[in-house]
Amino acid sequence: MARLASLQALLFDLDGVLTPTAEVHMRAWARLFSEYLAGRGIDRPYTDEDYFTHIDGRPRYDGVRALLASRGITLPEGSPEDAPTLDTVCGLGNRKNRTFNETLEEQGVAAYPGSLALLDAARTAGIRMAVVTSSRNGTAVLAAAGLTARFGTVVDGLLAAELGIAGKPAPDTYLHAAELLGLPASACAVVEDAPSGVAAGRAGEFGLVIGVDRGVGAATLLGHGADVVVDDLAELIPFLAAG
Ligand SMILES: O=P(O)(O)OC[C@H]1O[C@@H](O)[C@H](O)[C@@H](O)[C@@H]1O
Repeated sequence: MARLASLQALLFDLDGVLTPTAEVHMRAWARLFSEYLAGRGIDRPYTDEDYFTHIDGRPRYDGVRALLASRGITLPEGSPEDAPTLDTVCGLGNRKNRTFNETLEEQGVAAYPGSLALLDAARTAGIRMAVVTSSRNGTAVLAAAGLTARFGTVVDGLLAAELGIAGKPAPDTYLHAAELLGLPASACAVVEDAPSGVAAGRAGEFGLVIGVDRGVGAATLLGHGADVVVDDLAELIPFLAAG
């Protein structure tokens, strides 16, 4: 963790790192796949373990494809414009997205207090910051949490799709953010709650890969390549270099 003081930027995942929206995603996926698998008569029901292994942190349609593959199901890809009623990879992903957006609208979202404290301390210390999220809802979640003005650099699922950049666990979205900041990966820390996200940080040879355990377990995050695991981002504040 002492290495943190020598780094110039923090690259944050969003859902589950800055905002508690990983939980909202997780429940929306559970609803989609519990209903879908039961409807197809598949006797291995969807579990939280499926979420962490196949879906957590990955781009929307990659998650759908991976979960279906785990049950030996192949569906036509369709397109991102597919109606949520269609049984295509994109249709199923959009069905889950409808649930996600309904919950977001009903409940709103507030950033984790510890994450806000770290953002404040990092700003004071002159550390550059960016958000790197697989989510196509990244901008909406940042806005709903009142975080938009804090980040000049955001790489989200829409930008990655537009530029043809591979999603997590590939390191490419994080590497793109470092490039936008004009920094080498070795000068940046990646902050992630998902196994696929820490794997992306490790694959990109970032200066430090910080896991935050929001439920998957410290051992899993360490096993996927985290250098260190915390329970709350405020734990990082004492390790920032003085500004
Ligand atoms: O469907 P969206 O909003 O594009 O999100 C894709 C993924 O984004 C990630 O940030 C979440 O960890 C996943 O749970 C989610 O599935």
